[in-house]
Amino acid sequence: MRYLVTGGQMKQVDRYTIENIGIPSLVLMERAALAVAEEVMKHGQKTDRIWVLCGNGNNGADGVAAARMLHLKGYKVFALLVAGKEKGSSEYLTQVSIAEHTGVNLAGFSDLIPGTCDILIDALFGVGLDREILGRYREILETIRRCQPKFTVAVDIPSGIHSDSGQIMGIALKADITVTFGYEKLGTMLYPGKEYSGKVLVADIGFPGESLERLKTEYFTLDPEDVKQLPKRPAYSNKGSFGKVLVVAGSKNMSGAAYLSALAAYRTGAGLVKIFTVEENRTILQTGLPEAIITTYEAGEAEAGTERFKELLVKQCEWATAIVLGPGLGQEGYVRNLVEEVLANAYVPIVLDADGLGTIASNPELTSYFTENIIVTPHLGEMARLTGSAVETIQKQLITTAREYADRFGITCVLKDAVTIGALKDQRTYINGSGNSAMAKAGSGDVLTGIIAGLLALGLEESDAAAFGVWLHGRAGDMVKEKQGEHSILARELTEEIHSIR
Ligand SMILES: NC(=O)C1=CN([C@@H]2O[C@H](COP(=O)(O)OP(=O)(O)OC[C@H]3O[C@@H](n4cnc5c(N)ncnc54)[C@H](O)[C@@H]3O)[C@@H](O)[C@H]2O)[C@@H](O)CC1
Ligand SMILES: [K+]
Repeated sequence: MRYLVTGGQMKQVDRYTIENIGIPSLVLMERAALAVAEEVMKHGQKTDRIWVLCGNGNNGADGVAAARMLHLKGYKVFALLVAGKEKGSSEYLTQVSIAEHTGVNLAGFSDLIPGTCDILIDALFGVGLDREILGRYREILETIRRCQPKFTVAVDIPSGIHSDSGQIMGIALKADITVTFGYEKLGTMLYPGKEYSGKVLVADIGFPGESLERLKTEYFTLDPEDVKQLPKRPAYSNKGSFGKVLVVAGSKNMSGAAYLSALAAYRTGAGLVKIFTVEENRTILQTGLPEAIITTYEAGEAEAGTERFKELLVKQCEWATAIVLGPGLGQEGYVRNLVEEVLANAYVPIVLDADGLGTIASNPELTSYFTENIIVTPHLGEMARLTGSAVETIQKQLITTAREYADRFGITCVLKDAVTIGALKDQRTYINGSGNSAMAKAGSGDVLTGIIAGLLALGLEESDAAAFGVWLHGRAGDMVKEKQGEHSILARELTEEIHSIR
């Protein structure tokens, strides 16, 4: 698990380290600049023309220091000091003075433009960017973009990307590599910032762990080594040891969603999976997934809410360790009854998705059944219906939207987008870094519900099941993409990679 920070949190880490621990700001900066210079040396030649675009804050100061290091190593480097000294931070003024004493080429912007640049070090704005870039700074960034540097290294975060939201503050510079300090910022994990950041390298510049721990940061991501935290299968066990997943899914002519969800639950490790669906799906599901138990109902009895239907449903809910509710249920009249009965009668974790969420959106009174063991997994369109906000608005504030919805009901909310957010009921917020656009395909979400339910069945609590489930799902997608490229992935193939990750 890796913590992520907002710009504000990063500043607090800086301040605490400097003021309470006593590591001088310039010492941190020296290590930061060295990390940048080393990265540039890995990618550049001494004959390359290197420009360092420097603002007059501490991000610019990092840039001036990196320029000095490269200069002393014999690189052809120009530090472009585009902001006046008057409002410069004290570290900036110190770095400029050191640079003057060491003979670094210091240039004003107009001294070099038009010119050519092989490598650009972008140190105009870091986490201090707090408003739209306008006027002269905008012109500077536009001009730099026109110079088309062959390789760009961003210092801490690409200039123009907001460190909390990943949004472009008017204009931003795209980097091939971002060397960030201490902890990765939310802004390089979230689109469009993620795309602008290129490869993100986190440099350890000496912040002690307590500088972050005391903030109780709630943002985190998972990496491949974290898979070790998933429960192992004990040798002395039987199928009952691994939990039972009930998949309440599928409708007439819609059996695929139930199949994918059930298959994914099995592949993730559930001991038993039962599909509760309409009678019409019995044969096809029994043939497609003979490992699953199939129990069926008639749409008519569900619609009428007969005693037999209720009893049958209550029995299924009692049987289950975890429930998937919603994939492929459709929008027939009986679906509301079905969703209500499951929500009212289940005392185990429920992963609520797709038509289950659609039912909630059309019948908001059903949220009165929400308890802390509910995990909702909406995509942006579903979230828009649930909250009444526009998709475009949600997209710009994924974390806030997911967090607000989760907190409103005390549940876990997995908001699915290119970067999926898990607003966990334990107040942590998971930002997913696995997965790729090839997974934006029919059935992919059904697989995710099955994976999360499979993890719940293995005994993970809701927050961990949601975070690990999203990560595993994306990781499986990355592995399928590696094997067969990005166009031909089928949702069921995601389930075939789960074994190689775990
Ligand atoms: N000792 C420290 O504090 C360390 C700081 N570090 C660097 O310091 C950076 C943060 O430095 P600062 O807090 O000085 O801030 P920045 O250098 O990111 O920004 C400088 C100033 O630009 C101004 N500004 C913001 N948005 C603007 C806009 N749209 N148009 C024009 N001006 C704008 C703000 O007043 C801000 O203070 C980090 O990103 C990192 O690179 C690192 O050297 C690590 C150590
Ligand atoms: K920068």
